[in-house]
Amino acid sequence: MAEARRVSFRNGRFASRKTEEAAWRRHQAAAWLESMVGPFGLTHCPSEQEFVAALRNGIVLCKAINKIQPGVVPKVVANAPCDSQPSTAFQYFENIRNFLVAVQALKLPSFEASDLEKDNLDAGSVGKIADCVNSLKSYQERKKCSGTYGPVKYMKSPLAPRSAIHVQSENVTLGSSTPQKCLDLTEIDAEGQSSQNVGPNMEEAIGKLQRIILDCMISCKENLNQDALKKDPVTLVGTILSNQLEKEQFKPLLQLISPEGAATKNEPNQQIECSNSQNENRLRLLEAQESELLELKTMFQEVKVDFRSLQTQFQDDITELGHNIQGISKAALGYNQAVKENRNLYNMLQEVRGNIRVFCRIRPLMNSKSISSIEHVGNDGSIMVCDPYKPQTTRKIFQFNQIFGPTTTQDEIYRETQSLIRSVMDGYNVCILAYGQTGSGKTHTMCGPSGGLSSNDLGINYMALNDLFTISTSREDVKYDIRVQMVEIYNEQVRDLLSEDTSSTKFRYKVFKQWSVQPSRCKDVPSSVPF
Ligand SMILES: Nc1ncnc2c1ncn2[C@@H]1O[C@H](COP(=O)(O)OP(=O)(O)OP(=O)(O)O)[C@@H](O)[C@H]1O
Repeated sequence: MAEARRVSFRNGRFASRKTEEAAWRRHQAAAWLESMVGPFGLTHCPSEQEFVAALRNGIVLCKAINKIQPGVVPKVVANAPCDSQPSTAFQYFENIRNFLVAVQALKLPSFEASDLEKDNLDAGSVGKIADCVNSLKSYQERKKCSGTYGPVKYMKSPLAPRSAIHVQSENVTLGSSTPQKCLDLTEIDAEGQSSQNVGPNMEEAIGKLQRIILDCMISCKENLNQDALKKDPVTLVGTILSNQLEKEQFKPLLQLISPEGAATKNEPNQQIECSNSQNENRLRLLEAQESELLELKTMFQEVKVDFRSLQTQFQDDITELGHNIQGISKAALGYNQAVKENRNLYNMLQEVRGNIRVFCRIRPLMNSKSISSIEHVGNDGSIMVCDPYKPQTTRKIFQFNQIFGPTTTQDEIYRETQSLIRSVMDGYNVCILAYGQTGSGKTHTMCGPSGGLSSNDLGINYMALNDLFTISTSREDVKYDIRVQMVEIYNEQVRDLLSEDTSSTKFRYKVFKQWSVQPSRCKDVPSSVPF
């Protein structure tokens, strides 16, 4: 995330610098064109659109190149006066075409005519136009400096794409002398003013110089002694000139040739200023890149340190996690052993309590006029019954594991049975059997008075199934499969109570050794949802 932000920031800065650089090139080109042809309606810092729109008719470009190389574009189609017919786009295109021919003849970077016609400008084409104009500027400066139309080194932005500069020929080379060292004697008249006419002035100045030296030598020859004549010619001329040039009539000449003189100051200094400003721009660019590099280096170091600290932290966490897992696995092992022991103890207890337990539930009297046959219920599970009409002869005592009175609830009955349900889940076989004569309350106890429709008075069957599902859900390490069969045995007929086909619900039961109903005829219903 941080890296992406850094890359985006860097790209943003680079793009912004590139835009500034392009704007600077346009500004240079526009300023130079204005200096050549006068104001032509362009702002100081023109946008790409403004720049191209101002040059689109080619008039400014043709005028500028004609100033440098008079007559190189012989016919320039100018803006038509208001009252006459306006010039066509084709005529303007002629201007551009002629200008480009002239530029190519000068072996300067060029651009495509279509670059000026595009509605959707791209930075590359506008940059090419600006580069072309700036190369003309350099050419003109060069020409001013050397007084010739020699080869030129044109300006190019360091950020401009290489393709934007269209080098016409390998022959384009640097001049042998640098502009700063040139001494242009021809541009200064006697008052030290600049002149556009270079060639004739140069010849005139050399002629003057020759005449002066000649005059000096003639005037001095009488005064020369034999020692002076023995000197070499260069020293001799130097001596003569140093003596004579102090005189008043030679001062303009001294001013003319002196490196400190105004004549040598103006134009070369302009070139130096121009070159200095370019160098300053490049220096600023370099400094910016250098500071960006330093910034990147610092960021890289920070990321490296962060990465190392994260690596160490990660290793510590892994080690700690390993210790924790070891502890947990030990605890889990101990827990499993404890659970296993607990189950064994529990089932042993069930066996101690008796594998077969018989409970007696006394049904309440259905009729208030009825007389109870129960005479006594003991705390040890004994019960004494008799025929109320013949109590002396019919008294009998029975012994049970537990006796539940007529007011005992369904929950109290189930609580005594519940411990066996857990043994089922541990793999023990359990059977809960209700036995008694008709109307004694077997269905009431096993299914509940509502037959499972109400959750208030559920019988043992439903409550046992609920516990089976609860325990199977809580034991995640064991997968239980719970199935249900429900049959009725009546008058020696077995009826499958869960069969949907009522015609075939009855079948004769087959008694095996274990007293089980033949399973093939009975339907297993898989149960997956608790009641
Ligand atoms: N503990 C009890 N409390 C209240 N009513 C009871 C109780 N036990 C049985 N009854 C009632 O006695 C009647 C007969 O009970 P039930 O149908 O359960 O007997 P049964 O043994 O299933 O009879 P059968 O063998 O004929 O099916 C029912 O109306 C039932 O509501």
